[in-house]
Amino acid sequence: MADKIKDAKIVFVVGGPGSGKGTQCEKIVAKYGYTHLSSGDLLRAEVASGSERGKQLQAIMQKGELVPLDTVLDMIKDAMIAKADVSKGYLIDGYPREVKQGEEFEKKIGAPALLLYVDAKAETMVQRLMKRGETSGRADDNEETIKKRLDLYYKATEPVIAYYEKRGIVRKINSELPVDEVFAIVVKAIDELK
Ligand SMILES: Nc1nc2c(ncn2[C@@H]2O[C@H](COP(=O)(O)OP(=O)(O)OP(=O)(O)O)[C@@H](O)[C@H]2O)c(=O)[nH]1
Ligand SMILES: Nc1ccn([C@@H]2O[C@H](COP(=O)(O)OP(=O)(O)O)[C@@H](O)[C@H]2O)c(=O)n1
Ligand SMILES: [Mg+2]
Repeated sequence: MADKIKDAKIVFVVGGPGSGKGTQCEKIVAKYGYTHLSSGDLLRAEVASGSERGKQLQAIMQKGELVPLDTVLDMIKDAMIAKADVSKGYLIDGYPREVKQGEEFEKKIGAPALLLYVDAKAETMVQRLMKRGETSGRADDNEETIKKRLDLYYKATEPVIAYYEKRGIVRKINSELPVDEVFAIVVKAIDELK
């Protein structure tokens, strides 16, 4: 099973909260048929299941902190294996959140071929999340938690980008532009993979 995954293309999608990772991933799925795995969505599904583990996760996410590394990685790995027969590639959205998460992913699953760095200004991200919060029902789309998620992003996640830049696989995407213009840049980066 793990062998099958090794042959598939793995794309990390990294960017601040509300930068537009999920929006671009949806468009990539429509055009390229990749499998989209949002680590945040996987965690929210566990919370929604009402399990004991979900309750613990909910408390951490509501504070804007990171859940234990093994929890997220196991969820991603299981979801990848479930799609191994049909997947042309994987979009791993919102992961790695810290360099250690990237290292563990590579040990247990495989190396990414590309890292899409979805970049927007802090001000833009806050605005988008406050707007999304009006309808998203996400417990972490509130002013206080957004601030914590942003702080953690700059502290823990930005170093991830520097780490993969050394390998030459980072493509920076300016997500201040309208969605379709952002996607045009994304398409170029993905087409380079072929
Ligand atoms: N103007 C503009 N708005 C965008 C763009 N991308 C996303 N948005 C809006 O910004 C909000 C957040 O976008 P998401 O795609 O959910 O962001 P995300 O990076 O997945 O955020 P998290 O799930 O919090 O990690 C959404 O409500 C989108 O409508 C963009 O390229 N341009
Ligand atoms: N790899 C990950 C992904 C998400 N999470 C948790 O899940 C929350 C929501 O993740 P998300 O990717 O949907 O949203 P953003 O924080 O990027 O806006 C984060 O704030 C973390 O608490 C995590 O701990 N580790
Ligand atoms: Mg998202």
